[in-house]
Amino acid sequence: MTTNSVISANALSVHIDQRTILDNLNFEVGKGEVFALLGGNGAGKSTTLKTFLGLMKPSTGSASVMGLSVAEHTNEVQKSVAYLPESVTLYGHLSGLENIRYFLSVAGVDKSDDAVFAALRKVALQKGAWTKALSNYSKGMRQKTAIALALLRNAPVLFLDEPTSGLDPAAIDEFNALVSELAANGATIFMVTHDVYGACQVAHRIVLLSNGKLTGSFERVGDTPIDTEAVHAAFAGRKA
Ligand SMILES: Nc1ncnc2c1ncn2[C@@H]1O[C@H](COP(=O)(O)OP(=O)(O)OP(=O)(O)O)[C@@H](O)[C@H]1O
Repeated sequence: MTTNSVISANALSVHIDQRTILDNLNFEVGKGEVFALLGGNGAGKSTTLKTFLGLMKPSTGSASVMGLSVAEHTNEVQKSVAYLPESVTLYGHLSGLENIRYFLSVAGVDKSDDAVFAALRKVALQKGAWTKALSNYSKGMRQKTAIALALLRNAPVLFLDEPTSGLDPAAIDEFNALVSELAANGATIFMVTHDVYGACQVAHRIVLLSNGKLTGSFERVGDTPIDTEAVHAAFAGRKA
């Protein structure tokens, strides 16, 4: 592990019913990095995410977060990570504000109203929506609420599952800007996605996953986004 490595996979393999689902994954994600694991259907993205969230155990090797093996220190790791599932699991009958207050109390985090309002302003959720039932929110608005919650929990590590699927282009841009800002403020962000364009816009590093194996890696140089065409070509298995 390098000194600033926050997330690491070390010879991580998962076998289910004698099938190899993840095959000897090795990677490290540094503090403040936006890391995207890109793969097609059935590549093993969800399985990777589940092992980092402590919902599945590696068959061999390990998944670590902040230097702790997730399988051995599941509760401790779960306290320091925030997870945004593809469909945000907040309560539809409660408002954005009520959801945040409820989930903060479940997490044992005490925050003032001012802090909660500041987080909602930061994610740019329209003020008129704060007290409306979440069932009236768009997917983008639900994600903003979930990110505000993650901000208030001060989670240093965020795991995002297909964060831009179902968002319109303006919402994708807003979401990417927020993710970049969180990372610039020191959060470490791990996302799984099959969205080449979205990953190129926001990620510092993209790693390709295919049939449970890592097959390529692309790194951002300076402020220039990773080249979409090169990633797309590698993803599709051809030369750029
Ligand atoms: N509990 C399980 N039992 C058997 N096979 C499984 C199980 N979980 C996952 N798999 C298999 O492992 C492979 C990887 O699945 P995984 O859900 O991790 O892929 P994914 O990249 O997230 O795909 P998608 O983009 O379609 O969600 C698939 O072939 C899937 O059928």
